[in-house]
Amino acid sequence: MTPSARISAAIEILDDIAARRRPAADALKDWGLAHRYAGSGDRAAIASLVYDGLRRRASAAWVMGEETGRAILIGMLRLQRGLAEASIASLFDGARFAPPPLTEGERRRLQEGSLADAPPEVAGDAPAFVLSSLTELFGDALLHELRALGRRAPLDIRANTLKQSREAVADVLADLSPEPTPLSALGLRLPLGEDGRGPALHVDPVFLDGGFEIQDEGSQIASLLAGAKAGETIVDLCAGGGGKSLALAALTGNEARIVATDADPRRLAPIHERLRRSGATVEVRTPRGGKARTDVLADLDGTVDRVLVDAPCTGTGTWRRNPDAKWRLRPGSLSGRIAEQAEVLDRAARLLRPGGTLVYVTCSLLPEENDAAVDGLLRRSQGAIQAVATDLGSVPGLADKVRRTSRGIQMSPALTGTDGFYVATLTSKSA
Ligand SMILES: C[S@@+](CC[C@H](N)C(=O)[O-])C[C@H]1O[C@@H](n2cnc3c(N)ncnc32)[C@H](O)[C@@H]1O
Repeated sequence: MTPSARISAAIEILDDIAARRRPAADALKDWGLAHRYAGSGDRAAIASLVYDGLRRRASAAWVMGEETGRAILIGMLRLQRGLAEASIASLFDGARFAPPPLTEGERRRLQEGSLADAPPEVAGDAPAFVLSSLTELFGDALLHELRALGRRAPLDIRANTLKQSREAVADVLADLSPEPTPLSALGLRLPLGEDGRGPALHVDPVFLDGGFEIQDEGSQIASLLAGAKAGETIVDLCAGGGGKSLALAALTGNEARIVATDADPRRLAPIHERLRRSGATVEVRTPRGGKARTDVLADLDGTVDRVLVDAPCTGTGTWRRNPDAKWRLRPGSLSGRIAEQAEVLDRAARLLRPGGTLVYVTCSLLPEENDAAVDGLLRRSQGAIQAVATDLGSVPGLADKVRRTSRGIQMSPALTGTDGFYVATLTSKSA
């Protein structure tokens, strides 16, 4: 496909996403099924155009004065990809499969349109209803932070030190030009192609042999900050596909008893294959029996040294990776996540032995899901649980970069170059 034909496809898909209010991944998949002639390079380039369009949906529409797929794509090429009017015009040339030529009005918008008078939710491309929460966190740095959240995420991997050192993984992946991640001592960052596509790591022999995992540096740092130690009993209460369980097993050299579970058996399912690959020793407890299921952790109540709660959240910290999610976020989903967070925190607290540690993690930037969730647990525990400072010593350089909040620490793309992770540490009162 020509670059212009890819743009026509991206416009069609953006219109489909808006008209049917459907997830971008579904719209891209359907387009691919209906256009089987498009090769993998075409699909990747089209997906990249669509996701960049979603990253700049509000600001591009503001500059172009319209909210159509076409206007968003044109505005994005200017704002996100920095193309000059002439280059955009050469792509919109009206040839076969290309979008129709730029109109006079569109040319004028490209020359004169500006974000100077745009409100922050438009200039920063964020849903308006979370703006006051984000301002509470970021203050004057709001726009700078939102802009960083609108850029593409890097591709990070974590060396699985149960099998290979970071240096050894860097050596075998040398042709992909990996660089050490700035903060995590376990991570490598791989450059992306111009279309935003990374190398096909899932089929790399080193990956298949468990030498590394694909994991954002922020998630690696959250695992390091969990403070897991050999000999401890550790519960990963919201283990999902096991990203952090695997990291904890590697960090303790397989010398801790790690119990992983998740309320959703489907989310947990991939962990088995990942454990086989990585050589990590983790006890997986899968809830069974639908709604009437029994508590798979009941025998551990009051005995656990450390509980990691990688809580369900709105994922506002991962907008770089998933720009679609920001426009799909609704007040109702935020309140739903807040209720779930209270539930998992209460469950985690019951697991702790006296003097045990609870590490609360989200990939959200909203104080309602972070400090306020911790405050809620402290209140409900009536003094049985206390907040302590998170020890940042395991990540040299982190202390100078993170934002400290009243109960924890906050990472963000602008501050730490990672996804927006929040980490707080709590302890249960000693007997
Ligand atoms: C952020 S994801 C976990 C990601 C995972 N820890 C990782 O590193 O790959 C949050 C998980 O919490 C789970 N969850 C939601 N409510 C829960 C509950 N009450 N108890 C346990 N897990 C829950 C969700 O199913 C989801 O898999």
